[in-house]
Amino acid sequence: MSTDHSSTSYVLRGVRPLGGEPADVVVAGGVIAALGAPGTVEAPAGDVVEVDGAGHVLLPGLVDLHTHLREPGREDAETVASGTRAAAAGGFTAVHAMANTSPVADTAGVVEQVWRLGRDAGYADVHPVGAVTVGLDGERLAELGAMADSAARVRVFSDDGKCVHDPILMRRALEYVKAFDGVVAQHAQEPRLTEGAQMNEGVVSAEIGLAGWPAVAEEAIIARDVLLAEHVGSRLHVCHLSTAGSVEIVRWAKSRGIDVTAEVTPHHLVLTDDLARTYDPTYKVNPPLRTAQDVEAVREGLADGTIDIVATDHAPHTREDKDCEWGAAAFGMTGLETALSVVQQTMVDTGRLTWADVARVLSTAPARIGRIGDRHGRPIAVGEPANLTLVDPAATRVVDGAAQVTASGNTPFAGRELPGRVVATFLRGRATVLDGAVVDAPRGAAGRHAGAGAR
Ligand SMILES: NC(=O)N[C@@H](CC(=O)O)C(=O)O
Ligand SMILES: [Zn+2]
Ligand SMILES: [Zn+2]
Repeated sequence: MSTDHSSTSYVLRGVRPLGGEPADVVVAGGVIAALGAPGTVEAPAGDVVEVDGAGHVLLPGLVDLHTHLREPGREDAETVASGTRAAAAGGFTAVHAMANTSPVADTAGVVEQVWRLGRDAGYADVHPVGAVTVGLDGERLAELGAMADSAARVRVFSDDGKCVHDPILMRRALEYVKAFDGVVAQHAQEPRLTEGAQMNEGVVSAEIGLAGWPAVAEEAIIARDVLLAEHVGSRLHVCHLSTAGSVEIVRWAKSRGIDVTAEVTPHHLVLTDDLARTYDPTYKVNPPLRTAQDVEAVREGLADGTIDIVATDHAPHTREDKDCEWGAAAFGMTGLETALSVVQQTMVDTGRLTWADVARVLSTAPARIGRIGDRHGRPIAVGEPANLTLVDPAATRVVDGAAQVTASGNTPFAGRELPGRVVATFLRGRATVLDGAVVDAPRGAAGRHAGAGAR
């Protein structure tokens, strides 16, 4: 195969767009150049790679609204390059990079830096999230307008890792972002109710003696914020919703016409607080793993559309920050490389979502919420940018933390068998993953290409 990937074309044979009828799809010149019944599509001239995709599902490239890339500041845990390589391996073509870096992404300068690093790495489009408050301190609004107007064109603002607790600041942020069609993504955690909290408050925390994080600490903030969003007529996004009560509140808010969207993480779709009994800090995460009833409620909420999207909350941490006693360990788990498999296992293989629904919750809807729907989460149709993910749903694998692409090993799925395998990922026609392996970008070339498309 040629090393000049930008001029390579691909013919995907017998793939099933959105899980539908088999088709041949030609990827050339950065776009979907042709699409038709198997055997009816001409291979383009020049350097062509044929991909046997029989039985494989073709999805629009996945879009993550909630990724921690750790750069700048914690490059020992992840960099923009290593995190976007992991994203590509997981089938993602765009990620929103959370603002809790060091320095915090609270200025036009920092968000532009992160955006450029993503463009130069060339594995996935990086859309920086801007901090709501300076330094995530919850005291003064950051320069939201300057970040929106920067080259990074920020539309999602979040103090994720911390809750925007002060209601007047939350109100002002919601009002401010209306000017550029932005959204405030809230990490819903009432701080006073969660002081010292280590895990979900419930039967298990009482039994094993770890300080509890009650469901109401999440639900009280979501209830307040949907009412604030209604009051000021703005758009609210709820990060990593995790309790049955939160699903009920969002369902109620939507029934009232409030402009709220919500995400659930893959881990909250399957793991429960029982895992804390292992005292293995891999399972320590914020918000904490909840109960089996909560897991059922978030699956139901995702199935009925109350929860709009799945977002990974990929939170890489170094060994030093995770391989210690539970109380001292950092909150967070990785997720980019397992998200699609967990959604397949919990939602598709159980009959609760179709592959077309998966395209919605992992691509179209997050692209719309992040206001990148002109480039990502597009229909699979001729002329559309070739941001695509090809998945083999019949494959299974046992997750090996050490074999993951992310620079950090804190996956909660290590040793578990998961269905589905990302066979190929295309970013504007360049294969970032082929035959299940990451294809490294020719440095610079991919960057220029990505930059042109990303503006
Ligand atoms: N989810 C986590 O447990 N940790 C996140 C912060 C966050 O998403 O709140 C992190 O930055 O490590
Ligand atoms: Zn958070
Ligand atoms: Zn997060």
